[in-house]
Amino acid sequence: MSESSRKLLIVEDDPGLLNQLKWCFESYDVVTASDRSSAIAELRRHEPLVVLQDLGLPPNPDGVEEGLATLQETVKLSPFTKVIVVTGHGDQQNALRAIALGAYDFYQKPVDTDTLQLIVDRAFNIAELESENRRLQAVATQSPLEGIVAASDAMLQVCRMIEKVAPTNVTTLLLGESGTGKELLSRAIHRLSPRRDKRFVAINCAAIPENLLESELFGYEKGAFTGAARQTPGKVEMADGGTLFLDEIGDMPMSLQAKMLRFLQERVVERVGGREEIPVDVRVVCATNQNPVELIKQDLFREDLYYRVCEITIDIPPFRDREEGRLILARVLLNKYAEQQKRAISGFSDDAAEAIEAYSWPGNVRELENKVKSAVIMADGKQVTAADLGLAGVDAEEETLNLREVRQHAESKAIRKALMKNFGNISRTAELLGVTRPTLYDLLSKYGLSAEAYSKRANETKE
Ligand SMILES: Nc1ncnc2c1ncn2[C@@H]1O[C@H](COP(=O)(O)OP(=O)(O)OP(=O)(O)O)[C@@H](O)[C@H]1O
Repeated sequence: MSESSRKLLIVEDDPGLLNQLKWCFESYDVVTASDRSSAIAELRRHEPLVVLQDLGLPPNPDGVEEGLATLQETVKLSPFTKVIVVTGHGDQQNALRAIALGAYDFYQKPVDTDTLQLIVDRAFNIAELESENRRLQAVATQSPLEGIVAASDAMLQVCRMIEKVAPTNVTTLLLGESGTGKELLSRAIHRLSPRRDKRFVAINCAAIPENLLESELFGYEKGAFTGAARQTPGKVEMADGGTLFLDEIGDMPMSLQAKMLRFLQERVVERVGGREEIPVDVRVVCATNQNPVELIKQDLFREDLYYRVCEITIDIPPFRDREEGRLILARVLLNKYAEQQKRAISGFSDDAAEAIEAYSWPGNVRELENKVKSAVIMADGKQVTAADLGLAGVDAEEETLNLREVRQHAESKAIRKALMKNFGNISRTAELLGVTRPTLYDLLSKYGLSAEAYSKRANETKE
């Protein structure tokens, strides 16, 4: 954040000192107050991230009680604001009282502006970092699609579709590369459905040997085959009332596809070795990382089954196509694993952020998650570097030397970054980019970007 947009409240009753401080912080957006009531009024009005406050305030500027009362009220009203108290020379005791009451730091008179500037700067850096963390935390935890970060337009669309299909019973097919979040989204469908109190049963059709898959899915009767010691219900029955997630449906053996089709049409199962038809009420969600149309062409997937499972198809974009959301997701994961590992890591270094933007992520979000997880353990410093992520020296995607394309790519990337930094605020984004608002609007339409999507990230998705 630039200094000019950093709001600083200075509470000082000595006009001479107040002027000196205003001059010292002239590059900031300074508001001032000279007593408790005006300080609280300014705090409410401007919500500054940092307050610089004298402890000696009227009506008794030689005492500290009014200053401490102002501090307490500030902390209560705005707990995330960093208050730096200014005390009289050698007044260590009251400085410590102020810290105990919630002040972020203290500074003793006479005022040395260079040192004070450093303290104030540091307070802003920390307050901004904390505020960014809170925002990401909110993004990560408050969405109806809990735990799913949808920071790109494409993922927002996916989440909206999930919210729409979840309450229905339609069979849903999730298409996307490995690691794009298909299982995560299928769980969200279940969680947002009226079936949420019943079971979510997942089965990976590619992970179970063909000869076992049928009994795994449909169950078996006692004595149906060697080793079938007792009657056992299958996954489909176990999901009764709830949701059945058929992962990698494209790998379901042809021999089983007919039985699956029958189940989807009739909603009854017959256990292996059994004759009884058992009615089952399940909502089916399927996923595959293969192209079902290609599978049908190659006679590996039944067309009639395909039309049964794709009543609604949701395409999940690969992570490399979610450019504007990469860093947000990376930061959410970083916060999560830093907290899990109890490591005080504040973010990514510039080279790490650049590498995250440049890398093509063939393993999608899973790859990002794994890299961030291990980087949190490996990082020596407070920031995760490209080397910690195993991305040092990683080349960006195929380089183009066409100057027009290079310019456009750089321009759209800068705009997306600026929008992200300013949560879609048009004026601040235009200011950061050094263009006028009308020019920014033109650029947004040129690159098909929507500022709203970035503000939604902060407000609406709250994932
Ligand atoms: N949008 C997201 N927000 C947060 N975490 C995500 C997101 N997408 C994926 N993940 C995480 O990435 C990992 C991989 O996701 P998931 O297992 O759902 O992918 P998948 O598409 O089902 O993969 P596969 O096809 O290999 O089974 C999981 O740990 C998941 O929590």
